[in-house]
Amino acid sequence: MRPIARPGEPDKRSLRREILAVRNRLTADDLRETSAALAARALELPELARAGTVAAYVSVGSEPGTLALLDTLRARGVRVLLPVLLPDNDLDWGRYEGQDSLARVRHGGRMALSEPAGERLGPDTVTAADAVLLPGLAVDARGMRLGRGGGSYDRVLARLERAGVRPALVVLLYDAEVVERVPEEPHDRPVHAVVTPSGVRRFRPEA
Ligand SMILES: Nc1nc2c(c(=O)[nH]1)N(C=O)[C@@H](CNc1ccc(C(=O)N[C@@H](CCC(=O)O)C(=O)O)cc1)CN2
Ligand SMILES: Nc1ncnc2c1ncn2[C@@H]1O[C@H](COP(=O)(O)OP(=O)(O)OP(=O)(O)O)[C@@H](O)[C@H]1O
Repeated sequence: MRPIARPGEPDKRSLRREILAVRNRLTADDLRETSAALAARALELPELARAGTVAAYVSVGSEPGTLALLDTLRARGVRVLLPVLLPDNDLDWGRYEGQDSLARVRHGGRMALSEPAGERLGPDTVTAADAVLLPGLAVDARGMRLGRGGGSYDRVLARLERAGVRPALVVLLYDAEVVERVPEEPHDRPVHAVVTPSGVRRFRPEA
C-alpha cells in the first residue's frame, strides 16, 4: 500500500485489473489468431515497413502476440531491439537474433519475461530506434497509454525526449482495449498509433 496516492493512480489500478481479467479469459486459439492478425496489421504501417531499427518486446502470457511480427521484421533485415528489465524498472536493450536467442527470466514475484540472452547494449540504445513498439493495457482517443505500472516505458519516452529523437510510437493491443479515456498523470505521454488485430488507428497531435 502506498501511503499517499498519486493523482490518477487508483483509477489506473482498477482499469488494469479489469483489462487483465478479460485477457486471462482468452483461449490458446484466440492468442494464435490474434498474433497472426496483429503482425499483418502492424506490417501495413509505413513507419514499420521502412524502419531500419525497431525497439520491440516479446509478448508473454495473454498479451497480444508479437513473435510473428518480430520474426518477420528480422527476416526483412530490420535490427530488432528487445528490453531487459533492470532492478530499478529501467530497461536495457539487446538484439533479437531469433527465438533461440531468448531466455526466460523471472524478476522477483513478477510474471516471467522472455529477454534477449546476448550482449546488453545499454539503456540509451533505444534512442537509435526508428519505431518503438510499446506494451500496454489500454489507449484512449488521445493516444494516452495505460501500461502495467512499472514506469519502464515512461522512462523510455522521457529518454527519447531528452535525446531529441522522435521515433514512431506504436502500442499493440486487443480491439476492446482502445477506450475513450484512460486516467493520466503529468508524466504520461501520448503514442502516435495503436495496432490491434483488426487494424491501425492513428492519433492526432493535440492542437
Ligand atoms: N512482454 C513484456 N515485456 C516487457 C514489458 C511488458 O509489459 N510486457 N514491460 C513493460 O513495462 C517491461 C517489464 N515490465 C514489467 C512490469 C510489470 C510486470 C508484472 O509482472 N507486473 C505484475 C503482474 C501483473 C501483470 O500481469 O501485469 C506483478 O508485478 O505481479 C512485469 C514486467 C519490459 N518487458
Ligand atoms: N521518467 C521517469 N523516470 C522515472 N520514473 C518514472 C518516470 N515516469 C514515470 N515514472 C514512475 O513510474 C511509475 C509508474 O508510472 P505509470 O503508472 O504511469 O506506469 P505505466 O505507464 O502504466 O507503466 P509502463 O511505462 O511500464 O508501461 C510511477 O511511480 C512514476 O512516478
